[in-house]
Amino acid sequence: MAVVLGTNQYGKAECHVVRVYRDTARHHIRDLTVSTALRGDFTEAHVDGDQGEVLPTDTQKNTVFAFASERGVGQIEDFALELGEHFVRQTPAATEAKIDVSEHGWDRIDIDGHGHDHSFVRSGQETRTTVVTVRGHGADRQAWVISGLNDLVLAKTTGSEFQGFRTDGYTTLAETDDRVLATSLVARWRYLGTEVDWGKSYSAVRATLLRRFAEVHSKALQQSLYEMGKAVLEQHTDIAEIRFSAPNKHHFLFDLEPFGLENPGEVFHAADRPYGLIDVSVRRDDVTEAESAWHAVPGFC
Ligand SMILES: O=c1[nH]c(=O)c2[nH]c(=O)[nH]c2[nH]1
Repeated sequence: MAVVLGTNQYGKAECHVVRVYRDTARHHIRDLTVSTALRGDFTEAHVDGDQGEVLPTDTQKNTVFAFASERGVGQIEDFALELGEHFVRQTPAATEAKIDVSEHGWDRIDIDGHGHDHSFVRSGQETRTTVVTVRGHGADRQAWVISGLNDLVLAKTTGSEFQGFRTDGYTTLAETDDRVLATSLVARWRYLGTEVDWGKSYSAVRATLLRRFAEVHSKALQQSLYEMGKAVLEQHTDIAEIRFSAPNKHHFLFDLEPFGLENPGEVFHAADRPYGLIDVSVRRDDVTEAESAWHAVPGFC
């Protein structure tokens, strides 16, 4: 039997960078969690222990903070593309760099209708994300950008059913034509190129997702997600595919009968766990797949 090294990558996970812009009295704040990873031929580092080709994860971390200072943050996709290309250039053994960025939003604290100059409040748990894979550098650079969002918490209080499902001896679930549908959505979409107005596209995709979630009369979370993805692909020709991971945040009608009370769909127990977990991907049938861009993407491994 021979033992061989399998797939590997290495980098610094979750560098939490806060960049404050304080050129004027009206400050701006950007709050990112950045993970870096290099892939390539690092056989000697593993098999012989020779670290001669390894750009330390500590250096990768320092680079993230230095770039935030020197270049600023801008759109997270551009920040990740620049970092990725830099790492591939600096590290001959690396064929690819993968940069994963999550952005945490901050709003200005409102004082009598005006946003305060330098005081902020975190804008909820939702984050904007990107995972960028860069292969080669300079004229040979290729890049894949998968942008998205995490923890977009959605609910609709009617317009959702779940019935006609398969049953067996263990089925207890009652059919329903009117239920609460709620999720904490993870969505990631892959762009066909890198010449994109990232911020504008992000806002438009997010708006489409919200609109379709609201408008579709849901027969199941699976169907809602498919319709949401379909609408994104129909409206955004520069997006090749979109993937969702969506917990079904169950809302069970609470039994108020013991107290002589009726419960016409008003009081629910929002169960924490277990939860259904629905993963759906929707893609154009005329684009090449890019599985390596999805490799080790959280939620879609
Ligand atoms: O939208 C749903 N999809 C399911 O697959 C499922 N399974 C279940 O028990 N409830 C639900 N709801």
